[in-house]
Amino acid sequence: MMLGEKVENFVVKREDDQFKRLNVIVIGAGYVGLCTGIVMAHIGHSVLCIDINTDKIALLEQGMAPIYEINLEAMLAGCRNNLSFTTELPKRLGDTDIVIIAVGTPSKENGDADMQYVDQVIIDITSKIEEAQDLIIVMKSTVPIGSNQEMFRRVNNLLSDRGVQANVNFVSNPEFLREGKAIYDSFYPDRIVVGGNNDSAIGAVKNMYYPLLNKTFIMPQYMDQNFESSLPSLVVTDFLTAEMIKYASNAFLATKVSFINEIAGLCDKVGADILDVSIGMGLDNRIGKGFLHAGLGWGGSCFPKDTLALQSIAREYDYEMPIIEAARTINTRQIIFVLRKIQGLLKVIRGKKIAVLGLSYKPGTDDIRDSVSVEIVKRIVRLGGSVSVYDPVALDNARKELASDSVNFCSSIICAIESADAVLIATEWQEFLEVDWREVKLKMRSPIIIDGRNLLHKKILSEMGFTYVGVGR
Ligand SMILES: NC(=O)c1ccc[n+]([C@@H]2O[C@H](COP(=O)([O-])OP(=O)(O)OC[C@H]3O[C@@H](n4cnc5c(N)ncnc54)[C@H](O)[C@@H]3O)[C@@H](O)[C@H]2O)c1
Ligand SMILES: O=c1ccn([C@@H]2O[C@H](COP(=O)(O)OP(=O)(O)O[C@H]3O[C@H](CO)[C@@H](O)[C@H](O)[C@H]3O)[C@@H](O)[C@H]2O)c(=O)[nH]1
Repeated sequence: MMLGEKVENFVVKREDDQFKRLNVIVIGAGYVGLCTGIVMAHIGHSVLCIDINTDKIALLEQGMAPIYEINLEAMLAGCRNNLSFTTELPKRLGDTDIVIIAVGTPSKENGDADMQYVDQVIIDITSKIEEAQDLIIVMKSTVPIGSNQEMFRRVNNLLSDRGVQANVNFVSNPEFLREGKAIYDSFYPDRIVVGGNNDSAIGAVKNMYYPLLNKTFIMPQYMDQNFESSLPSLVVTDFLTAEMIKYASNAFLATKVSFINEIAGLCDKVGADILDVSIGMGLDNRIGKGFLHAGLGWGGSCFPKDTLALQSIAREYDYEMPIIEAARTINTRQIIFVLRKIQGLLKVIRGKKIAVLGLSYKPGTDDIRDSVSVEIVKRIVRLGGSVSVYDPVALDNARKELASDSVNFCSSIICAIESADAVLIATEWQEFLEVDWREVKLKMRSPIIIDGRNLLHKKILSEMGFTYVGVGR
C-alpha cells in the first residue's frame, strides 16, 4: 500500500488501469458465491464456481438456480461461456489468479461466527498451492475481526510446513448485497471495500472489479435499464477495518429498523401513524428514507447472526455495546408484540386457526433463515393454535422447519385464509396487496387482519368491515 493511502481511505477513487481478464475460482455457490460468480463471469472473467453441495451443482450445471433470486437464471444462461461448476477444487491451482471464499459463517450456540466452513476451505486451498505460485485469496464471507490476518498467517505456516514457497496474499472484500436484489446489487454496489496489506494484491482485486468500478460492462436487455446508479465508491483499507465496516454496516441498519419499531410501539400508544412519521423523518437527508419501515422486525441470514457476532467480539474485550443489545431486544419484542395483538383480538389462541401469509424473512427471497414469520408460526402452535401458511416461493424451504400437525401448508392465499379466525401478514409480498380482500373476508371465520408489515391500506380494509391492526398505526 502506498504511503499516505490510509489517510485517503474513504476517498472515492477511479482506476484507469487496463482491465485484465482473470481466472477466478469462487468457493461456495450460495446467495453470495453464486451471484458473485455470475457477475464476475458476465464482466469477462473465467470463473469456476465450487460447492460441496452436489444437488446445488447438479442444478446449476443444468442452468437451474438452486435459490429464488430475481434474474438469476437468465443471468446464468447469459454467461455460461465464462462460468462452470464443480464440487471439488481442481488438482492444481496453477492457472488461478484469485480464489474468492463465499461459504457460510452461521452463528454458533454462543453467538460466535462459526468458522468451520472457512477453515476447511483454507486447508483445501492451501493443499493445492504449488511452488512459486502467485495466488490471491479474497474473503467475501463475513468473518470476525482479525480473521483475515490470522488466516493469512495460517496459510503461510501451512505452506512452510509443506516446504512450498509461494506468493499468497489475502484481501478482505466484504459483501453488501441484499437478497431479493442480489444480482442488481452485485452489478451496482454502492461501494467496494478492499482491505489488505499488499499493494499488488489490492491492485489485482481492483482490476477484478474494473468493469463495475467504471461501468464499462454492458447490461443484458432483460435487466432493468432505467437505473440511475452512480459509479461505486472504492474503499481501500486494512484487514481489520474492512472486516469492521461489514459488521458495523449491518449493525447500523438493524439498529435503524429497531429504532423505528421502538417509535412504532409508542405511536400505537399515543395514536400517531408510523407511516407518516417514517416519511416525515426520512425526508431529512441526514436521516435518509431507507430502513424506516416498521413491522415485525428483522430476520434473515445476516442481521441476527452478525449483530450476535459483533457482541461476541466485544465480549472478548469486556466492552459493552448497549445500542446493539437494545436493537436485538427490541427486535425480539416485536414477536411478543404481535402475539399480544393476536391474543387481544382472539382472547385465546388455543383452538383458533390463524392464516400466516409470508414465510421468507423478507419479500423477493425463498430464504427462511431466522425468519420472524417462521418463529411466530412456531409460537402460535406452542400456544395451541393451528396455522395455515402460504408463501409464493418459500413454502418448500419451510416444510421441514415447520413440520407439525398444527401447520397446514397452502398453495394459495385463498386456501390459507379459508375459515381462519385471523390473518397475519408476516412478509410484505406484493401478491398480498393485490388479492381481492372482499373475497378473503367472505371466506374467513372472522374478518381480522394483523398487518405485521404495514403493507395494506388500513382505511380501505376497515371500510370493507375488517378489524385491521398494523404496527404503530
Ligand atoms: N446472504 C446474504 O445476503 C449475504 C450478504 C452479504 C454477505 N453474506 C455473507 O456471505 C457468506 C455466505 O453467505 P450465503 O448466504 O451466500 O451462504 P449460503 O449458505 O447461501 O451458501 C454457502 C455455500 O457454501 C457451501 N460450502 C460450505 N462449505 C464448503 C466447502 N468446503 N467448499 C465449497 N462449498 C462449501 C455450502 O454448501 C453453501 O452452498 C456468509 O459469511 C454471509 O454472512 C451473505
Ligand atoms: O425498513 C426496513 C428494512 C428492513 N427490514 C427487515 O430487515 C431485514 C433485513 O433486510 P435487508 O437488509 O433488506 O435484507 P438482507 O438481504 O438481509 O441484507 C442485509 O444483510 C446482508 C447480509 O450481510 C447485507 O449484505 C445487506 O447489505 C443488508 O442490507 C428483513 O427481515 C427486513 O424485513 C425492516 O423490517 N424494515
